[in-house]
Amino acid sequence: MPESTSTGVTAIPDKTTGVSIALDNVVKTYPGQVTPAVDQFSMNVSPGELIMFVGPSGCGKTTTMKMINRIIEPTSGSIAIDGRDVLSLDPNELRRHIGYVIQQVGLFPHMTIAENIGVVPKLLGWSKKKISDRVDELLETVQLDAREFSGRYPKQLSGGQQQRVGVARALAADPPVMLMDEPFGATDPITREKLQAEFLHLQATIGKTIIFVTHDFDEAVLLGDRIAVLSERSQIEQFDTPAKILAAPANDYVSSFIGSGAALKRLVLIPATEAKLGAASSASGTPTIDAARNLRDALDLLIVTGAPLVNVVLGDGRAVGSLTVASISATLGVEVLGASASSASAL
Ligand SMILES: Nc1ncnc2c1ncn2[C@@H]1O[C@H](COP(=O)(O)OP(=O)(O)OP(=O)(O)O)[C@@H](O)[C@H]1O
Repeated sequence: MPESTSTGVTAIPDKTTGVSIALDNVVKTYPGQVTPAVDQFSMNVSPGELIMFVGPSGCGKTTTMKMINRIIEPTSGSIAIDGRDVLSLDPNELRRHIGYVIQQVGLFPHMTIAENIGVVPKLLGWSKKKISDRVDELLETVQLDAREFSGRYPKQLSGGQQQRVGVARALAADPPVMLMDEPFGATDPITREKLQAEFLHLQATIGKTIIFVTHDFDEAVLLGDRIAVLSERSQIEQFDTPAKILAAPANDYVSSFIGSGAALKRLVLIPATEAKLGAASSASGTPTIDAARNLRDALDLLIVTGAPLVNVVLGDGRAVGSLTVASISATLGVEVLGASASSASAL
């Protein structure tokens, strides 16, 4: 049954996989300001796409994103989700159909983890049993043991665990759209990489339409189907796939945002098995990398271990071949032999 707004108008459809989002000439001028924070922003997002907004602090990323769930009201322009004008919907009803994850997590400190995840389902009138089943399912989805974590309070969790709960809470009512504002920004680099990998895996199965704001271009390359590189007033400097932006930045602004090593950054987009693999080594102590990982992971491993090659292995541990710096260079079409450990960590 589709949920209805207080005006009886169907809100966002009762779909669980992604729907389209269309922003048309959206403007936001904050009260008392002359210059708009977002100026004539237009973008069409296809169902199931993961769109990254990247740009410097203050360029208007968050303002643009928050207009989609009307935490911020646009000054002018139109926004449609699945063809429905969001400005004509009841804002509270709208927000129950859009998952929202923020850097500060925003878990309610006096509620248990289960209660935090169940907030929106409860508002939607789900039964206790349905909510509790859903909480267990979501905790498993974000790799937290339900028996261990359901009854805990947010302060009894690490930062990374809290972020996972934040993602679970946003997914609770299975919304077709998710808005994510620097969701992994406050975590240390190792936790962040883990959360990113888990999130990519999750999105492959749930197929939500996601707008994801980040400062970090490398995060955008790793996660995004398309990246919007934004400048002042949320102007779109380039909107394309990570591979195309890295291969052909539209202008100097985009180039400077990519920073050095555009070719090397492309490594994260290439699965380990896409390179020409050599014979697997049977030498003991040969480092291994899972076939699902990418060429950047393989290069990092080669540099960190100093080994001449890494074996690429399947889930059952069977080696399907090996990678060397030379084979990675050949796949990329760029010599990465000179890459030092420090330049690799800056990839
Ligand atoms: N409530 C507000 N009142 C007035 N100006 C605001 C308000 N919120 C944001 N701004 C201004 O609007 C511009 C865009 O801010 P916004 O938060 O959207 O940028 P951002 O790209 O998300 O930045 P960051 O990456 O630092 O979060 C900035 O110049 C900011 O100072």
